[in-house]
Amino acid sequence: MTLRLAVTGLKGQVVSALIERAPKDVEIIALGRPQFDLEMRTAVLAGLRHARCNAIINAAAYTAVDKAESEPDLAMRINGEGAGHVAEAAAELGVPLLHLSTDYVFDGALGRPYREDDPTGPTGAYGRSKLLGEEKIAATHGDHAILRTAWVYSPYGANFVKTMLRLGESRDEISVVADQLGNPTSAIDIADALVLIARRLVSDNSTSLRGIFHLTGQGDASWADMAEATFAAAERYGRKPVRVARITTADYPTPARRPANSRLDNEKLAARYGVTLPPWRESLENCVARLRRTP
Ligand SMILES: NC(=O)C1=CN([C@@H]2O[C@H](COP(=O)(O)OP(=O)(O)OC[C@H]3O[C@@H](n4cnc5c(N)ncnc54)[C@H](OP(=O)(O)O)[C@@H]3O)[C@@H](O)[C@H]2O)C=CC1
Ligand SMILES: Cc1cn([C@H]2C[C@H](O)[C@@H](COP(=O)(O)OP(=O)(O)O[C@H]3O[C@@H](C)C(=O)[C@@H](O)[C@H]3O)O2)c(=O)[nH]c1=O
Ligand SMILES: [Mg+2]
Repeated sequence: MTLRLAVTGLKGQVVSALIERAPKDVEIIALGRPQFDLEMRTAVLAGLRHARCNAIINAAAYTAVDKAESEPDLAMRINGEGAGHVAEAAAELGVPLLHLSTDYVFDGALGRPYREDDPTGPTGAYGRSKLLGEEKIAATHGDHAILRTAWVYSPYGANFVKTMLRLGESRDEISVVADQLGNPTSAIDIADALVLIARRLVSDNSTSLRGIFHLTGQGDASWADMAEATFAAAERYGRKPVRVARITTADYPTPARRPANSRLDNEKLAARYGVTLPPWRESLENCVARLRRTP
């Protein structure tokens, strides 16, 4: 049987990766603006009804972390209320909802990787809006898997790896914060995991497959580590060397405060689903290789 997955967003990193990676028996129905806007409850309900899907993946979001500080209400409407509208549709249609959330729901003060049931405490408007989305979903539709991922990069959309490669074209050295720790995660790897998780949710109604799960690349990094690995890989594909100056958060002021430690423990996903993503350096190498092949 063909699995029909309705995905929110048209050009985002995760939706693009899903379109690329979907196996033959999986159909991706991408829904996005202007026709399908998460802010518009009736459009969300109508669009998802029309999709005739077996499961819904909510991959659209307001993702501009710094900008969210100056338009927090918009972030709340899209990431909070909007996620609630998608959950309402999933409940009405009786299909499982896979929802992407973020490491930025945590404050970053913990001295170990965060587990799913550790207390949240977002430090910025984006994180608060994503936390509201989680809460709306949990309150609206029990048949859900909330996948918290982090530091997403890919050949698609806008992300840190592409920013580094762009900046590196005109500079020999780039200053990058070395005191924020997290887990770089490839959107391609997320897409593969989402397809697997969707199949399980559709065919197995066990409660152990429902709830919140952490889904990130294996291994920890600072943003400076990630930048160094990006430039090292780019050099192997013929680019000039770029040095990374390791700086502190205090040296790089931004509108949003970001968690110092937002590493996520993936043990629950491994135990319940048997899913583990590849080590981040391997997937990053693949991404840089692809970016270097395209002009
Ligand atoms: N990027 C990251 O580092 C991380 C992302 N996540 C989460 O993963 C998910 C996927 O992220 P990613 O693929 O990187 O996101 P992107 O920023 O690449 O894409 C976001 C998508 O959402 C769409 N969108 C934004 N607002 C609306 C709206 N009101 N109605 C409909 N569509 C809208 C955008 O469409 P348009 O083209 O119209 O703007 C775009 O297609 C999100 O939930 C995000 O919060 C979690 C952790 C890290
Ligand atoms: C561009 C740049 C950034 N930085 C710092 C700023 C910041 O602390 C860190 C990352 O910056 P970015 O703005 O690229 O990343 P940011 O927008 O914080 O990325 C986040 O996006 C949202 C959507 C998420 O959900 C998170 O998991 C995370 O991926 O690197 C430097 O130190 N030097 C630089 O040249
Ligand atoms: Mg950003």
